[in-house]
Amino acid sequence: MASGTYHDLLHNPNSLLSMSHQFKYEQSSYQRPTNKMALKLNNANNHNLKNISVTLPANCLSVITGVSGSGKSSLLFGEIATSGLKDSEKIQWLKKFEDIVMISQKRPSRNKRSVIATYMDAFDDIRSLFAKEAKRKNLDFSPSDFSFNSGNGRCPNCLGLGMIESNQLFFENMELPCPICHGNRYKDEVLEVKIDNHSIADVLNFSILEAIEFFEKNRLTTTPLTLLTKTNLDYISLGQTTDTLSGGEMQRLSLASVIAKQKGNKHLFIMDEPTTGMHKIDVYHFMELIQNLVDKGNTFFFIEHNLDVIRQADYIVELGSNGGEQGGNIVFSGDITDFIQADTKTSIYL
Ligand SMILES: Nc1ncnc2c1ncn2[C@@H]1O[C@H](COP(=O)(O)OP(=O)(O)OP(=O)(O)O)[C@@H](O)[C@H]1O
Repeated sequence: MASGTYHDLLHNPNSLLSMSHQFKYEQSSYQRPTNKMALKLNNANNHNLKNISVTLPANCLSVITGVSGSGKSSLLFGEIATSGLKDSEKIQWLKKFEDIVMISQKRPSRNKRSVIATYMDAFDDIRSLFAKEAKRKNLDFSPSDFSFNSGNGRCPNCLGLGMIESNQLFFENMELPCPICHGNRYKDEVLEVKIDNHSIADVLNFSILEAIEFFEKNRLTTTPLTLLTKTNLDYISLGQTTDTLSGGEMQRLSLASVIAKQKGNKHLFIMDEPTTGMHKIDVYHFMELIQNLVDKGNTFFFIEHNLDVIRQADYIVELGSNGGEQGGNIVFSGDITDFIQADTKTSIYL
């Protein structure tokens, strides 16, 4: 879109960098009240934590920040998430949450059969739509014939994977497109069933934006796909396998899937650096979604270094002052307005 020096890009209207500067893609905290507490934790001593006490507010976005190795994960995942919302000697839950939704950056298992459409529970609708179309044309196909994971419609050579592994004696195995279905995953007769001139393989190749258009035209529910646009995943395709996503993409996919399935708005979401790898403009849109969920009554605890996110949190806990044994202390804990005035390793950049 643009190339050149930093100065060139700032003055190039095609550059996202210039756009992000021009429109100042920055949100500030809505300054929600932080006096309603979610939990009180005492004597936290997991790993390097120095018997610290922390309170975190409910119905707010709280960010745990601090230098690498300062104890953020040990606190949020090791002490708070593992308590499973149960009171103990250490932790007292002051708000009744429906559940803890924990979303970390762990990579998904190497499951070649999980694709975006199956992960977001959108594939059943697609299969039923194609089965209906087949029936209209008096073809003997059921929804299961349009599955690439089982049934009779999938390619018998690659069993619906669309690729085969070639075993190399002295090298790592290589993945090659299946020579029978050419990567399409299905038997030819299944691919002959078309809707608006698109086979089911074409639909799996749609980007999320194209898929939303197709879904709307065919009156399928677009809610799960719309959530993918809100989590900045609209560029991926419906058929992309989840094992190929980056850690940040996988975390955003999990968030979208969880929101699509959740009922009610009394959830506690715990996320580990959710904006990793996102452009400033993507962060802007992602945070709109998060703020909206907080406004509805949900509570978010993030581990985060991104200043654009910290700036619009309601409550901050900074751990430090360094990593390892020299960390594990609370350097700051309080509202964002006070944090901006504070003199910590993070706040000085705000
Ligand atoms: N299972 C473990 N056993 C022993 N020490 C651990 C273990 N896990 C983490 N630590 C140590 O505890 C300290 C805090 O680690 P933690 O992962 O909580 O830091 P963090 O602030 O989340 O770091 P980062 O930002 O790099 O992810 C580090 O010194 C780390 O090496």
